[in-house]
Amino acid sequence: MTPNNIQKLRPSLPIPTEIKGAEIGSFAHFTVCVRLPEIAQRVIAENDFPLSIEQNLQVLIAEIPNGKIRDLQDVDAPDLADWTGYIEPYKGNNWLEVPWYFAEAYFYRRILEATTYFQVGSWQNVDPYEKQKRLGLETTIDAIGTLSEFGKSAIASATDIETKKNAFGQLLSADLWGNRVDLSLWPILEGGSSRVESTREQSFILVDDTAIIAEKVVNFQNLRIDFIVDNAGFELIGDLCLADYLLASNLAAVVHLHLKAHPIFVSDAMSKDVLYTIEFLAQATDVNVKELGLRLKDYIEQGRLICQENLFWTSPLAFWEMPELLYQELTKSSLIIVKGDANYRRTIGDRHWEYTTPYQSITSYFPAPFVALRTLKSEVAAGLSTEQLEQLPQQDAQWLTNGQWGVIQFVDRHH
Ligand SMILES: O=P(O)(O)OC[C@H]1O[C@](O)(CO)[C@@H](O)[C@@H]1O
Repeated sequence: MTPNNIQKLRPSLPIPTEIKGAEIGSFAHFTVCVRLPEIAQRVIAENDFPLSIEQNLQVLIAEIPNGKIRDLQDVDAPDLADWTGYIEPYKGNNWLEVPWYFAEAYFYRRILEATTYFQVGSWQNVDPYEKQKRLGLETTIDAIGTLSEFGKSAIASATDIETKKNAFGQLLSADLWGNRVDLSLWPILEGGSSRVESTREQSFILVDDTAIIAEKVVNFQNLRIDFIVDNAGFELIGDLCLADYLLASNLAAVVHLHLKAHPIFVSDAMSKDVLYTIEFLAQATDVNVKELGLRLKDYIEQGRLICQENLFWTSPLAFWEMPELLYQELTKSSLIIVKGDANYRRTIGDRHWEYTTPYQSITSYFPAPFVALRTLKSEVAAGLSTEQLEQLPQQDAQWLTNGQWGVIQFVDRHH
C-alpha cells in the first residue's frame, strides 16, 4: 500500500461506550478516587519542590474527583493546543463523568502543569518520577543479569530455525512479564521489585499466539520492527533484550522505539530514559550486562536502534484516532510490539467490549501486523473464551486487575 492510498480505518464492529470512573465499584472508580491522589502525594514526597509547586499539587489533589475539568494553563507547552481540543467536550464535567482514560491522561498532564515542567525555570524538564524510574533499574539488577545472560546465549546459539523460534518465544515471554513491574501500581519502595519472578509462567497467559509470531519472525531477513514502548525500568530491559536479539541475528535491520515525549503514568519511558538505561547497562560490572549495554550503544550509533517520541503517545485518544503521519510511519513496519496495559486499553479505545469479542476484529484498523504484550491491570479484555470467563473469577477474584495474568495477542495485516 503506498502512502497516497492509505485509508485510516476504525474498528469494523459497533463501538461500545467508554469506561468511566463513575462506575461505582469499578477499578476505574478506585483509580480516580484513590490511586490518582496517592500518586500526586508521592510526587510531592519524592521531590524537593518549592512551596509554590507543592501548593499547585495540593490544589490538584483537592480537585479529585469532584472538581471540574478545565483548560490547561501552561502557555508554552508544545501540546497545549492539542489539549484544548481534547478537553473541550469535557470542560465542566467532574473527574468521574469523563472517560477513564481521558481522566488518567489529563491527571498526568496536570501534574506537569503543577510542577512547571514546560515553563522556563529550575523545574523545567524535570521528570517528577525520576527517582522511581532509577530505583526501578537499580533494584532489578539481578534479574537484568539473568536476562542479559540468556540473551547472549540465545544470540550465540541462533543457528537453526527451531532454536531461533524457542529463543524468540522466551524473550517475548520475558518481555510480557516485565510488564508486571509497573510503578504506578507497585512503587519500588513498597516491594515492586519482588514481582520480577520467573520469566516463563505459561499457565497465566490467557491467549498465547507466540508460536504464530515466532514462525513469522524467524523468517524475517533484515526487516523493520517497532515497539510502542511502555515502562522504563525492568520492562524496558525486556524490550531492549528482545531488540538486541532481533538485531544481532539480522531478523531486523532496524528497530524503532516509540516513546513518550514527556513523563506520564509514573514509569513510562521517554528517549532520555532509554539512553540512561543503556548507559547504566554499559557501566555495569556484570560482564553480560555490560556487553548488552555496549551492543545497544553500537546499534544506536549505527542508526539500527532509533528512539522516536510523538505527542500522540501522551494524548487521551484511542489508537484508531492516531494522526495520519504517524499512522503512515507505522505502516512501514513488518511487526509492531505493543507493550503494556495502557497501550492495550488504547488499542480497543478503553471501552466496554464483551470480553469474548475477537481482539482481531476490534483492531483490524491497525497500520501493520502487531502483537500486544499485556498483563491485565484494568477491567478491559478481548479475545477470551466463555470457559475462561467462567473459571477465572473462581480461581482469582482479582484476575482482571492484579497484573498476574497476561496475553500475547497477534493481529496480522487485514488490509
Ligand atoms: O504500565 P502499564 O502496563 O500500561 O500499566 C499502567 C496502567 O495500569 C493502570 O495502572 C491500571 O489500568 C492504569 O492506571 C494504567 O492504565
